[in-house]
Parts: sequence; structure tokens; C-alpha cells
Amino acid sequence: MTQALNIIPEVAVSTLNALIDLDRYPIHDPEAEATKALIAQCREELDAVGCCCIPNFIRPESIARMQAEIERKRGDIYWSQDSHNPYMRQDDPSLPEDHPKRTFQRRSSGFVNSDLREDDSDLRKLYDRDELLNFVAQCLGVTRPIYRWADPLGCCPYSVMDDGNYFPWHFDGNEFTVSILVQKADKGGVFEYCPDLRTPEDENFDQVAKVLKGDRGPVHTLDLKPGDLQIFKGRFSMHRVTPVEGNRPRYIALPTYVYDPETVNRPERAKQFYGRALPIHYEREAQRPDTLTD
Ligand SMILES: O=C(O)CCC(=O)C(=O)O
Ligand SMILES: [Fe+2]
Repeated sequence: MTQALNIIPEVAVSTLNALIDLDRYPIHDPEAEATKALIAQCREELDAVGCCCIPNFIRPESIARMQAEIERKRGDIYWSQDSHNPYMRQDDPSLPEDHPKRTFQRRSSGFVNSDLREDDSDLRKLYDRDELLNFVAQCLGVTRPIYRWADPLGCCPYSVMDDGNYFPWHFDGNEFTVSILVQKADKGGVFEYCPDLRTPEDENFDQVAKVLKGDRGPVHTLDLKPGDLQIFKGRFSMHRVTPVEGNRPRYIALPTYVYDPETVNRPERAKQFYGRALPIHYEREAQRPDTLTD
């Protein structure tokens, strides 16, 4: 049987359909009118507010399997309590005290690192799919190809926040992040972000400093719901998660994408977030995606 290259075998579609609601969002078929309209809407939202949200993108059964996976992995979660600036870099005493590089906030949160996901993890299956990668690239309207991230710990983890945990303002080491809430906290755990606060050419330290001091001007908040899919530009849009309160923890899946398939987190950041740095983090430390502080 011959098959046109752009036609995906039925079995592959049904595997994807167990994860994504393809009836409503047929992203496996980029030529479908519904897909084109969805991409256009996401691009509009990303241009307007630096983030797009697709409601009920992931099927509830898949979210339930992710939630169960996180619960099974709770004993392996790396919990950390560190103080860090938005760049996950060391203090620089040569700068004025109110410089963002010198502004440290306390973080406490946990990760099910990417390498801990189970072999048949729904999140692993989702991240491996080129249909999702191509869809995210189309929504972002990037003019260069993007790739799944090479970072073995940070490429697609679950972030876990229990009662009292807080994830302060920061920029990511990767350009783009998709977020899929798996479980909402009783209270708090709100995702806040400042769209395009910096560019690869301009750190915009003045505005970053203002937000760190409490300026709410550029701050947007997202009401995340389990199963919705968000795409945001974490390397350029400073973001945080407000403190979680109550008995029900907040779980979120974080697939990431980058321009340069070779780069990984700096060892410093890998240690702060994911508890350890691997040989690859040291080997590739000099390979940065841009000249930003990080
Ligand atoms: O939990 C979230 O919504 C975002 C987490 C985050 O910013 C990160 O892991 O870098
Ligand atoms: Fe982040």
C-alpha cells in the first residue's frame, strides 16, 4: 500500500486521539479548516497578550492518567528551597542593590524531572509527537524551525506545588513552554506573566526591577484549568506562580521547545530546579541560545 507522506497512519492518529481531543482540535490534519482557524486564533492571542489558551485540549482520561503518574512518583520528587534572582545566577555585588540580578526571592516547589516519567507516560507520548511540535510552531508563527529541548531533566517535567509552595518571578532557559494543568490547587497557584518583557537584544532591567518591586502594570494572570493547553514564551516573558494554599497540590505538565536543539540549561539552573547537573549540562555550558543573562 502506498501512502502520501503527509498522511498519518490510522493507528498513530488513534494513539494521539487518546491524548488530545482531535474531534474538536484536529491538529493531525494541518489542512483542516478547523486547524487553520485554531492556529490563526492562537497566533492572534499570542500577538495580543503573549500567551494563548486552548480549552479542554487534552482529554480528561489522559489528565487522569497523568495525575496518577505524578502520585506514583511522589516519592521521587526533587523538592527544593532556594533563593534566586529571575535568571538563576549568582549575586553580583558590583551592581546596585536594587538591580534585578541582586533581587532574590525564595522558592519552594518540586519537580517530577523529565527522566523520571514512566515509559508509557501520557506526557512522554504527547511530547514525542511531531504533530504537537508542528502545531506549536504554527501557533507561535516562528520563522525558524523549533525543536524539542535536549535538556534531559527540564525538557518536559511535571511541576508540583504543595501547600505553602511558591515559584517566584523568573525567565526560563528555553524559549517556549506549553503548560497543561493536571490538578488545580484548592487556592492560589495562579500563573502570572509579563508578555515579552525582554528580547534577545534587550534585557529591559528597569522594567524587570519594577515588576520585582510590585508594579502590576505589565502583569497578566491566567485562570488555568485542567486539560487546557497554554503556549507562552518563557524566555522572554517573566513569570511566576503565586503561593499554593490548601490540601490539594497543584500539578502541571511543562513540555518545552527551543530554537537550538543542542542547548541545555546551565548547570547552575539544572541544580536549582531539578536537583542535579548531568555531564551534558557541563559539556554544553558554553553553548547558549543567546547572550541574555539567562
Ligand atoms: O508551574 C507553572 O505554571 C510554571 C512553572 C515554571 O515557570 C517553570 O517550571 O519554569
Ligand atoms: Fe518558568
